[in-house]
Amino acid sequence: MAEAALLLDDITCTFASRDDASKGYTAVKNSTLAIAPGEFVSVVGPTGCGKSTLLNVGAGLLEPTSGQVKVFGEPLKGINKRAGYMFQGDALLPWRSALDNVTAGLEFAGVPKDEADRRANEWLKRVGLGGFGNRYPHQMSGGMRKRAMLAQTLIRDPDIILMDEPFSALDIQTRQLMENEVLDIWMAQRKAVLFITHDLDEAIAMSDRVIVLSAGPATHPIGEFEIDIPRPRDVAEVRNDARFVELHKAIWDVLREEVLKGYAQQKRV
Ligand SMILES: Nc1ncnc2c1ncn2[C@@H]1O[C@H](COP(=O)(O)OP(=O)(O)OP(=O)(O)O)[C@@H](O)[C@H]1O
Repeated sequence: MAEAALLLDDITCTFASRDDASKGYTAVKNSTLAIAPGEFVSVVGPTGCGKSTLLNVGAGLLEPTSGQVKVFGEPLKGINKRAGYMFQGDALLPWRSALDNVTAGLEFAGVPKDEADRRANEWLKRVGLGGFGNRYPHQMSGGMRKRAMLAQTLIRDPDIILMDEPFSALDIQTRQLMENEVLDIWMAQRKAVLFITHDLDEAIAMSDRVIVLSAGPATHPIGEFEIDIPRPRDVAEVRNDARFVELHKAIWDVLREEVLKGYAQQKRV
């Protein structure tokens, strides 16, 4: 692979154990994961296995216990400034309008208000919120809030986009609309994407490559699948594609056992 946009190299993350601080819990162990510039990679794995931990390491929000992160070949120190993040929960500031939420990152970066507003209005249009810039988060539906968050993430034009189950709270129709919108934007801009999801269908429909993680502790990649389905794809229609069905079966064969292990572990906790 040419130089990776994001390389997680031999990452191990050990957290202090809740019950016994001297013991520690190794959530992720010796995990290596590389995303090429312009590549869309999804990571799937059982609940609690360490997906968010890996994403936080890539974002520079969590320092690994061992291993190294490289961003376009440069060792990462502190926050990953070339990445934009979109997390599961609501990240909008309730006291700011949609427009002012979208401009927030630019304002912190010192972009003049006029310029920030102009760019935010363009992004609001691109995500289907043209004309809704003056709405406050409580005046928007869950889908509208997600669109605003997407604009908020993309307006800074990050080279790497990190998404942690961004649409899991949405109903299936809104979710598919959002997924298609993300794919349209990604097709036009081709940024490196690391997409975390529980949903194997979503992972296959969106990605160039799907990486399967083992159940924890000591989570690591145990399978990697090229998604050789032509683009552009419609996330709803692609599910009927014969190759989609074949890939789904192959990945599920690897994932199934890990999901069962992960479930058994959660029941024990
Ligand atoms: N700061 C922390 N301190 C202690 N343990 C942690 C910390 N962060 C995560 N963990 C533990 O590490 C493991 C992996 O957590 P993580 O959130 O990365 O999993 P996940 O795969 O993203 O979960 P989910 O699928 O439920 O979103 C879990 O057992 C979690 O309890």
